[in-house]
Amino acid sequence: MKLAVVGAGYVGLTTSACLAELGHSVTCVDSDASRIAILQGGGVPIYEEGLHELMQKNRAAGRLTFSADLRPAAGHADAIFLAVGTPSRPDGDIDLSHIETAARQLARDIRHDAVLIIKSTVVAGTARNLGRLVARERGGDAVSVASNPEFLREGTAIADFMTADRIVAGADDDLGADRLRRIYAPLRARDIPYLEMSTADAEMVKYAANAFLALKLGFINNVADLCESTGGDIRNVVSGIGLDRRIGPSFLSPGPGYGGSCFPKDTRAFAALGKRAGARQWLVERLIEDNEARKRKLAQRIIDDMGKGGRPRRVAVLGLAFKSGTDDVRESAALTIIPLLQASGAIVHAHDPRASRAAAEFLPGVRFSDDCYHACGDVDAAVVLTEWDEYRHLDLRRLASVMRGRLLFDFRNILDPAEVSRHGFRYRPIGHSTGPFGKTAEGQGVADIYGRAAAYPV
Ligand SMILES: NC(=O)c1ccc[n+]([C@@H]2O[C@H](COP(=O)([O-])OP(=O)(O)OC[C@H]3O[C@@H](n4cnc5c(N)ncnc54)[C@H](O)[C@@H]3O)[C@@H](O)[C@H]2O)c1
Ligand SMILES: O=c1ccn([C@@H]2O[C@H](COP(=O)(O)OP(=O)(O)O[C@H]3O[C@H](CO)[C@@H](O)[C@H](O)[C@H]3O)[C@@H](O)[C@H]2O)c(=O)[nH]1
Repeated sequence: MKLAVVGAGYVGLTTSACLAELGHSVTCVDSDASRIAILQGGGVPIYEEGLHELMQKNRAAGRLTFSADLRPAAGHADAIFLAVGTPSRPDGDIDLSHIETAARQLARDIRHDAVLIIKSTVVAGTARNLGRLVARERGGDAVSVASNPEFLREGTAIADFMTADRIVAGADDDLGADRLRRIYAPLRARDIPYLEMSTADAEMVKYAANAFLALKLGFINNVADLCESTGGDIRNVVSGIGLDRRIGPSFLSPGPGYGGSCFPKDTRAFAALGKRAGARQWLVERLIEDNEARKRKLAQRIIDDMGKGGRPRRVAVLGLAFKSGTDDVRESAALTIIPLLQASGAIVHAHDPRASRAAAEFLPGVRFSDDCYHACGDVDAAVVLTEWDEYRHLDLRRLASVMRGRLLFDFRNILDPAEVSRHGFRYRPIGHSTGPFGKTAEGQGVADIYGRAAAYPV
């Protein structure tokens, strides 16, 4: 089938490469000419494991091309996927302007028997509204608009697409439903669950899934705080609850608060939709506040633990991407925590194996380094913010030899507490007490309550 994909970002590029791999002929279009020039030259403007190879293979096979010209690509296609951004407006509601602009630009060129498929994350009702907008632009000639939300995660995008947990196919007419069935025939043949429903339900599935996952993270972060205050160890608690099949082990790693291009903006849009529709999503509204407050609270913990001295404190932040496996820094914890450290007077050094370039734009005054031990040179404290393998396997002896102080914050719980302590660090993980006694909210030692000491010496 001939397909066009509008938007050459994380989703558009993955979708294009994977649909080509399934045997379709795909043209990926972007209004950013410099992005298209990179792609036409054989490069990839983002970092995503395996994407470059998959794109090269399908380009060589003649199934994947790139263009900055939307209209001809749209005119030839049996289906056009919209994979442009849907950012937050300042009030938190969804900004549909990119989707609407793209739809307007190509409306008159869409073949009457083609289907416009929304891949971007949009609130319920968008496909139907877009159908009306496109029909208006075409002087009343309506085309089928379908919804096919994407569930891929950055870092594992290709595997998430090719071996998805499910494919959600939203259509309000037979043409849309049939076209989606044919596009995904190769994946349906591999027994990937294929769910057909209305466009509005498909749109809601996407938001409900992200909101639920984000709530799971917010919950475990709260429990981690409680473990810290009562002298417990969140890792034991996670093992204990994760084996309950109704809960499941995934999305239970406590951290510095979720970030990325999706959870923050999608929870905001979901909450805004609830307000507009008169069905307030109180849990999600509270989660959004908690998640932001968490980043600020962790920054304060670093500042407090470093204490004040005669000279400015130096701190190395290890990890700028919102998670490992990507160069994406959108709403990453680092972008909140680092400016707060700087505002307290600290000098911040930073390292990330992939994301320094993207982060530099948002972090003036930070001293970036290509080598994590160099970044930790002469610092009072080091803070692990992203769970890169490189940090999991830190050479602690070397780290101790280059740092001035011995404070090590592990906001991803990826280090071995015993090993860290053995090298003389004061270890500050998330959700397990590191002092001889955990601190209660009132500052009372938990040993007073439980009569036992926590496992990790100061
Ligand atoms: N990033 C993810 O992990 C992920 C996963 C699932 C769903 N989503 C959703 O997919 C959508 C896209 O996300 P992304 O991260 O790929 O965005 P992105 O910002 O990486 O890419 C969007 C691209 O669209 C292009 N674009 C914007 N307007 C255009 C127009 N009129 N014509 C042609 N190109 C245009 C931009 O130049 C940009 O390259 C969003 O709705 C997002 O919520 C993202
Ligand atoms: O146990 C966990 C899992 C994730 N996170 C954090 O949660 C955020 C989101 O992580 P993840 O879901 O892995 O990344 P995304 O690539 O943003 O993917 C989410 O958002 C996408 C866009 O909507 C969806 O397609 C995916 O299904 C959904 O997982 C990141 O800050 C992670 O560090 C944790 O702190 N602990």
